[in-house]
Amino acid sequence: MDPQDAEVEQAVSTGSLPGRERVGALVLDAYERAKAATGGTVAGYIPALAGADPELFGVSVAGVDGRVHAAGDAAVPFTIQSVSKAFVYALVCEALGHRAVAERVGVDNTGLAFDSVIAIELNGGSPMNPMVNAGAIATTALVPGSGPAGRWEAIRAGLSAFAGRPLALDEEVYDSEAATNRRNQAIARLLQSHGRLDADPPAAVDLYTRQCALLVSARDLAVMGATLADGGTNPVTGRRVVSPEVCRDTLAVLAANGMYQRSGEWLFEIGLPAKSGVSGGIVAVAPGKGAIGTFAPRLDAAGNSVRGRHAVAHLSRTLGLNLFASRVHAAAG
Ligand SMILES: NC(=O)CC[C@H](N)C(=O)O
Repeated sequence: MDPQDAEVEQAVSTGSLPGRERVGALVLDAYERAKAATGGTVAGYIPALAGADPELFGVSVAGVDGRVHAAGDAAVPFTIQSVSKAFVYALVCEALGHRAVAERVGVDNTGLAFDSVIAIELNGGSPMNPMVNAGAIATTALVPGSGPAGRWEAIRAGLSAFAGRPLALDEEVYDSEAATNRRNQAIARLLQSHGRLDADPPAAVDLYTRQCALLVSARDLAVMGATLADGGTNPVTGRRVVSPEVCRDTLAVLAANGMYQRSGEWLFEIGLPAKSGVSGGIVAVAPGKGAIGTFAPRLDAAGNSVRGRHAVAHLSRTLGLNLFASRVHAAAG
């Protein structure tokens, strides 16, 4: 066996990432290979996102030891969009507990697109899970705080604690989505009509639209994910954000729903809980080891970043992160 493969094999069996140099080389390798993927299209339904540079591409890995690796455009800011759903869900679980949020929002996949209306009707008014728009709006409506400003501050401060630095709002993207998000407005009204929304629908959608417009980088996503991998303590700042139980619950929900109707295929091929967003971000988490953050705006039909998927697949394989694999596998199959 190649000595470098032996190092990864050794790391996998001890439940950690390989050494710094090896991880750095594999991040660069994943970046170079995934850059060759040119499929997919930039999301156009939010006007301010339609003009994103399709060539941007960044990859980052953060370990639970606090080491962060990056390649390409890993420091370029973009709006977090649906990746926020994972972290707002964790904050709400921390505040309200395992049972209350599961009963209110659910944990099962819809098998339908992230902005599906019919999924609500087919399921008796249930928002189904916190990773689709209906469930995310219902989850955001549960964020505690005094008034809209207090709840917004709780979300901004909570996501900043995950990232380990203060996150700012992209006013242009927020304004653009707030002016055009009639479908999300309709979803919130529909949930209300079924008695499944704990807030005024326009207020809940406004808060959700704001959380989606927070600016992050691929590096931030890696650190945010590594906080979930580390049982809720940010490995860079050393600050506790949520409990280990909340991380466990959040990662289970990500595994089932984080990549929408493609979550099963993603788990089958890549084997990690992950969350994607329509601006092109992906966070993938290896519990107890670390996380991968990627950014590349071109998306597949389900709304998942094409280059991001390639990069995460490669890193999952070469770092031996697949949760279902008992040893490192060189290729799919
Ligand atoms: N998939 C996504 O990233 C969707 C987020 C976006 N803000 C929306 O609600 O449509």
